[in-house]
Amino acid sequence: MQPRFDLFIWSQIAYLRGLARAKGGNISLFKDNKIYIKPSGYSFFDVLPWKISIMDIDGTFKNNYKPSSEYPMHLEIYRKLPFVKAIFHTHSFYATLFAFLKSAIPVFTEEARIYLKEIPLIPFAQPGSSELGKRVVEHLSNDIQVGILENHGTIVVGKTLKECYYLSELLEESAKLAWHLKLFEK
Ligand SMILES: C[C@H](O)[C@@H](O)[C@@H](O)C(=O)COP(=O)(O)O
Repeated sequence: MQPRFDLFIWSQIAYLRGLARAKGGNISLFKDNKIYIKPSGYSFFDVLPWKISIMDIDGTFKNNYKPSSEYPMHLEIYRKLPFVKAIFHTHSFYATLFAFLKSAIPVFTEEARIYLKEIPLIPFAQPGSSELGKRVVEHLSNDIQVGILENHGTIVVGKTLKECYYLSELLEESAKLAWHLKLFEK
């Protein structure tokens, strides 16, 4: 599939399914040595095929749409984790709740145990910094592909945008379940 179309489709789905709201979060795809990334200040819903920023892996870009302010984090992840070809960063509600509680999200369901294994809390670094990317790289791997960014939101990496989407959905579902179970704790 054309990378621009791929990014458009999965951004739309994430927005319409409520994983991304307002102008929060960003999404990117690494294909043929180019990074296709949401433009800064746009919502996932507005990632139209012709509004996508394209960057080289060295961070240079020349297009009409300024890349997401989180491009240093995306670059750092693609450089250091070569299996990663797609990235989702959202502020999905329940996962972000845990990010502000500064608590890793416990994993309960068999599905989450199989596909997520664990959901680490990644210590705070300034949004928009490559330091944030470095923290992500220290916590994610081929095995653990999702995490929550302290005081910020979620981070999910994968081989395709489709994979990132399903992992993001499962991450949010796990956070929602953990939150509701917490309410029953004595
Ligand atoms: C400070 C921003 O909200 C930050 O969290 C960023 O990650 C974000 O969600 C949207 O920024 P861009 O529109 O520049 O991708």
